[in-house]
Amino acid sequence: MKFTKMQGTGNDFIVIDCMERENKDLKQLAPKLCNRHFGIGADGIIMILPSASEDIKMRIINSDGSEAEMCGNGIRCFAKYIYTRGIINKEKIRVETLAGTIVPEIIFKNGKPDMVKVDMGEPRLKRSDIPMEGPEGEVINEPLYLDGIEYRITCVSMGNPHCVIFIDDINAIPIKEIGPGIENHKLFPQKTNVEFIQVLNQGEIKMKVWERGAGETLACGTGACASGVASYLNKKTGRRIIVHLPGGDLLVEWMDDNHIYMTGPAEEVFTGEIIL
Ligand SMILES: N[C@@H](CCC[C@H](N)C(=O)O)C(=O)O
Repeated sequence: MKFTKMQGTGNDFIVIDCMERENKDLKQLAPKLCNRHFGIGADGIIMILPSASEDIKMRIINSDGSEAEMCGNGIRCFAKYIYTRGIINKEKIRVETLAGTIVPEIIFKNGKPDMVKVDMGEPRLKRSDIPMEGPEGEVINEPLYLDGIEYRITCVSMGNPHCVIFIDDINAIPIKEIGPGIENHKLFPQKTNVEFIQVLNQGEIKMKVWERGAGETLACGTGACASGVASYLNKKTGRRIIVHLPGGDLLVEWMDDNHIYMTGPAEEVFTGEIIL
């Protein structure tokens, strides 16, 4: 099977062109292909598929084989791949995902495709949209208990679930200990991604992420968008912020049309062929 390895802010993906033929076994194969010692190594698999309703369709499979509704870093890689390969000859592409239609746009630098800006759609805040157990309403700065410790959480769906926690020092957080407990907490029937945020000022935050189905990664695009929403709703920042992640920076803007726009890099790393 031919593949291309790509990364966006260090969140890395195996991109597979399924325009001609869909490989039905990719969910089952994901743990092996994504394994960093025995496989290609990646946080997930991005599948490129034809769409009946939009320009093209993307599916994202986490490294554990579970399928997610959306992937922010992944859709930038997806857009760059299909534009540079001439699969779709448009700079603004309408992409069908399980989270609805998402619209990435290629940004040019010196005449060459460079960053990708993505219209990520509207954030969803209703408890049932996250989804989360409990009475209807928004979850902004509410308590969550894990191993007798209280965490204050703000929850946002960017098509996929996010639980944002503000902390004073991002380097002091034992993410591998707390992350799995919150990801699998009974409040989240479909599990959740978990973002830890240190606010630097009105326009900048630092973020570390524990991803549902992938563990700690260097960045999460939907997580950065959810964290931008959570930071504004908790009156910690404005609506336009730079999110500093271990793998690089993303620009997140919550505009007047209530849509979130995310801008960041997407790079091809190598291509190859793997015998299945
Ligand atoms: N890294 C991604 C999100 C991938 C899916 C996530 N792990 C989930 O299960 O929801 C991003 O950049 O958004």
